Amino acid sequence: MYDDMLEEELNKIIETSNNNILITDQDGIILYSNPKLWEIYGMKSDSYIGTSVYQLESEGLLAPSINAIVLKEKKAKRIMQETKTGHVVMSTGYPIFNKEGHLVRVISYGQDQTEILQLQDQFEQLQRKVKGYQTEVEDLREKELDYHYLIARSNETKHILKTIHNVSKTDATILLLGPSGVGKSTFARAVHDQSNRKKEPFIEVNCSTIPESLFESEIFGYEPGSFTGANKQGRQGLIEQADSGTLFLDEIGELPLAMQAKLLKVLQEKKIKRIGGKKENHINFRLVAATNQDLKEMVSQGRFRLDLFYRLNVIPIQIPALHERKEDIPLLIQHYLEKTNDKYQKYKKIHPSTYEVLTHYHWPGNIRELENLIERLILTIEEPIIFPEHLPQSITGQVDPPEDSTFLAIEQECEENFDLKKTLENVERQLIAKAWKKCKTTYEMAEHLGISQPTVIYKLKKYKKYL
Ligand SMILES: Nc1ncnc2c1ncn2[C@@H]1O[C@H](COP(=O)(O)OP(=O)(O)OP(=O)(O)O)[C@@H](O)[C@H]1O
Repeated sequence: MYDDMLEEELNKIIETSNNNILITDQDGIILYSNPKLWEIYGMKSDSYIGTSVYQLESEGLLAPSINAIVLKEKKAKRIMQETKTGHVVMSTGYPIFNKEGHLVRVISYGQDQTEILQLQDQFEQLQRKVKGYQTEVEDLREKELDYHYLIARSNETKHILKTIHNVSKTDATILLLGPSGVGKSTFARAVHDQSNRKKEPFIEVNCSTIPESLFESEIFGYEPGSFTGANKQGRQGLIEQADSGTLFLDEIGELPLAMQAKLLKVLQEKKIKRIGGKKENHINFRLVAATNQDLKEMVSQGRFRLDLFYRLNVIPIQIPALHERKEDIPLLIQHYLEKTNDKYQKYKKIHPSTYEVLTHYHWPGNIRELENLIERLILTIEEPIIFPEHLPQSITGQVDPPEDSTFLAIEQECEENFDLKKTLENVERQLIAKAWKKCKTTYEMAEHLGISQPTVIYKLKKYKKYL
């Protein structure tokens, strides 16, 4: 009675199991199979009881039969099968031996893997898509780097960006040369951002701001207790912090001579020893250096080591002063106008004639000076449009009027304005203002401008507030 119940329960479990089950005897004759097997293998019903698995194999219903394999090899086996109905099944077969060691049964069960494989396939497709999107985002970021925050209208700046693009993926040392405020630090960052090290640290060291007494400990780091006043735990130096990334040594001309020798050793050996340390650690960084000094001249004066100069001067990039690449100026003005308006929630505009004056100013402080001036004008000028009259005397007094300034003004005016009357008035106003500055009398002005003296009087009245 108890055995009957147990058999019934076992039968129910096998019948309703989600695994397909097939039991054969020692000759491969089917003794039992469950509904899941019929479904997956495309069999009609349990009419296969008594049929041999070899026959089902020849009919292509079980191809191959795991029970037949186990019968042949007399040990447990696992195989993957694709059924007639398109299911992928992982089948496992176990041999059952009697007391005498004869194989009397083979029990096999299989798990339908179709859904899992489909999910795996979908997952892999998604992964490929995500990878594609990742590459796209990285490409966009790189484009953003090239064309967004770096303004480059002039051929000179475009050429610098191209050089940076070409060399940034290598590990070659770059030496950025040029006066203060031209963008050396900005270009150093661009080198790092476009290099294969972009996800690693970018460590910027301004050699002119670290006192000589602290230089060695800052740059090379120190071990615990190596000198009085040192941090108890010791400290990692800036070179070590740049490991795997980029070390940017700004104002390298300010590096004390003793430090120059030590830096040279690090560059040659690619190893670093902290102050008070015994061990030398391998270090892997890309060096970008910058200076506004004439290093060759410093070498001849004995203030800069020749061997270090050669080590640094692998790819020298000269960045011209802003007045040597005037085409960048209007775009830079526009860039900083938008940036500062956004920052302070202002809506100021700059009149084309102001653009013209600023384009022909000498900019001794280069882009940094331009950036500061725009911010100052936006914050201090109350009128909504900034005219040349609003510029400080230090600027208007240093503008060299170019030959083609009138044409430039007209060109600029036309780019901004399609209103013919207004454009003509603006250009007229600029010409009157110029003649007013240049000539001593209204008669002289009339002659200069090719109009009558009363017309000059009339125009002067009209544009009085701009003169
Ligand atoms: N091509 C450019 N487009 C937009 N802004 C720029 C560009 N080049 C430089 N700048 C901006 O100009 C300012 C000065 O640049 P940066 O500090 O890089 O100059 P620098 O040559 O390193 O100056 P210094 O020699 O004084 O350290 C920064 O605010 C920087 O963002």
